[in-house]
Amino acid sequence: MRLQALAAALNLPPTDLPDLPVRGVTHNADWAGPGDVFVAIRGARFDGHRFIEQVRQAGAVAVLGEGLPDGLTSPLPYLRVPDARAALADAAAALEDQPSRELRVVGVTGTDGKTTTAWLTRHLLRAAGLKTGLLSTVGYELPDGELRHFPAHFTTPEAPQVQRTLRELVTAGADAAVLEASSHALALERVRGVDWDVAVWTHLSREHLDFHGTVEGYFAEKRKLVERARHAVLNADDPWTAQLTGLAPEETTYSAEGTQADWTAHDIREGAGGLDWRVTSPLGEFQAHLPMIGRFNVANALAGMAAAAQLGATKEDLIAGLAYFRGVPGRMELLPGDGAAPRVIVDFAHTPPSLEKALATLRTTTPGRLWVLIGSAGGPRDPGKRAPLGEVASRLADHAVFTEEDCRDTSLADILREMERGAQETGHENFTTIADRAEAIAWIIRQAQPGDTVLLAGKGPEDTLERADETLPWDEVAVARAALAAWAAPATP
Ligand SMILES: CC(=O)N[C@H]1[C@@H](OP(=O)(O)OP(=O)(O)OC[C@H]2O[C@@H](n3ccc(=O)[nH]c3=O)[C@H](O)[C@@H]2O)O[C@H](CO)[C@@H](O)[C@@H]1O[C@H](C)C(=O)N[C@@H](C)C(=O)N[C@H](CCC(=O)O)C(=O)O
Ligand SMILES: Nc1ncnc2c1ncn2[C@@H]1O[C@H](COP(=O)(O)OP(=O)(O)OP(=O)(O)O)[C@@H](O)[C@H]1O
Repeated sequence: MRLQALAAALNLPPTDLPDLPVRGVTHNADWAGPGDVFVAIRGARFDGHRFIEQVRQAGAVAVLGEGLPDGLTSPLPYLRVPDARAALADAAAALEDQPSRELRVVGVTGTDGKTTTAWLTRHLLRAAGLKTGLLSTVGYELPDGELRHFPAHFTTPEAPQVQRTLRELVTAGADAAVLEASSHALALERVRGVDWDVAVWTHLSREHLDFHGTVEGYFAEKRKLVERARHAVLNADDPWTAQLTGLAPEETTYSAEGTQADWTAHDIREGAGGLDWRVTSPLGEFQAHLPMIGRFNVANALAGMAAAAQLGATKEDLIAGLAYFRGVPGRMELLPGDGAAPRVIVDFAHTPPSLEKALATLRTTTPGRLWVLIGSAGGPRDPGKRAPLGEVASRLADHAVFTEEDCRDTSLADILREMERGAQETGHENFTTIADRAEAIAWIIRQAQPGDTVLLAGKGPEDTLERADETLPWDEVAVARAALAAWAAPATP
């Protein structure tokens, strides 16, 4: 694309700008390269205009911004726009030639449940034969199923990355894409220019008020997704839904709590192997089995089913798809098993409240003993949580194993001592300390018996284990699977 065409795509009046070829667009001066247009954003911390000289040296060809600060001149052609973040998104969509128009796009928003619902929806769409990509907190996935990561950790990255990923999906032959849309993304225009087919609403509760100011402000940002979609999938159990009804041209509702809705759940049973319930839906009544833990996942599954059905999934696709859903990597991920061995779960809970929640959830479906393996990271971040982690683990599990978790430059022995102190100070001695994580996993799984649950907490889907002098490649699920395969007649510690 050339600069004049880009200006026209942004509805800017014609100017006498040099008509240079444009390679890409970015808001980050460090990412600017030859042929790029740099969008100078006035952020909460920096004014992007101060990086114009840096991007010129990197080879950028023009700058877009809301106006040069007093006294600053631009050595590059400067295009004035009313809203820099909107211009960033519009330019990114134009440069990638509006990829979302070539895909069926499902957006998922809400305070909790976005990642799970997005993964479930992409899984059900694949079960229905649609080549589907995914953009979520855990990473992004092309239809080949390989999980990739953006350089910075985002639920929804900035518009150029969103649009580039959508173009990659089109190039890879995808039919559909599922995107998590955070409230920050909607407020900061990261998903402007995405053509939404379906908007899925999970639920809203107070969060991120530091950024949005009020819960109404938070809601107003999230509401944009519903306003922009052709079809809304709304949670009838969420009081905020009353204010969303009628915003999209079409809508479907769902309820896991007995509210009247198009998709409803009845006779919900929570067992060690997952959730079972009866579904009533526009596709008819059927029995569903989902190998996931946590009753709230019934609502996420109803939302995912309603969205997938909107894109053509049949009742049979949904029943079969739910039954072999593997969960979200590293989030209460249930390792396959048949009840003849202990149940093993990998979860990224690494704070005292999240560990507490995970153990409480697992306790309700554990007929035998509950085991937990947990470490605490080194470095300056939150050393104060080590003792509380030890306390929570020993209080809520029958037996805890304390082990390494990215100790980095902090003494592992000191970390483990702190965790032990947390347990002992509250009168608990039901723990074992094994410094080497792989050995600790092998040990804890060897001890457990059928009917027991083993929670491997803290690492989740992370792919490295950091020690003082080395960084190991890490795959907690693979280590646990190997230990389960070697599982033999158990012994009690
Ligand atoms: C609160 C928030 O979302 N802030 C975003 C906002 O930051 P900001 O307004 O402070 O921007 P800034 O740092 O002042 O920079 C202004 C401009 O100068 C540029 N700059 C700045 C410094 C520099 O050296 N070079 C440079 O080019 C920046 O790229 C930017 O374009 O704009 C930046 C770039 O446009 C974002 O990177 C930044 O996200 C920060 C890193 C962030 O942590 N965001 C989190 C809270 C977030 O978005 N989370 C949600 C999920 C939330 C949830 O549901 O849990 C998500 O979607 O991931
Ligand atoms: N439908 C739901 N209603 C209430 N709580 C939920 C729901 N789904 C998930 N949760 C809770 O929120 C936690 C995070 O779930 P999930 O990762 O799917 O949410 P998220 O909105 O994507 O959050 P994040 O962006 O932090 O990953 C779960 O472990 C569970 O405790």
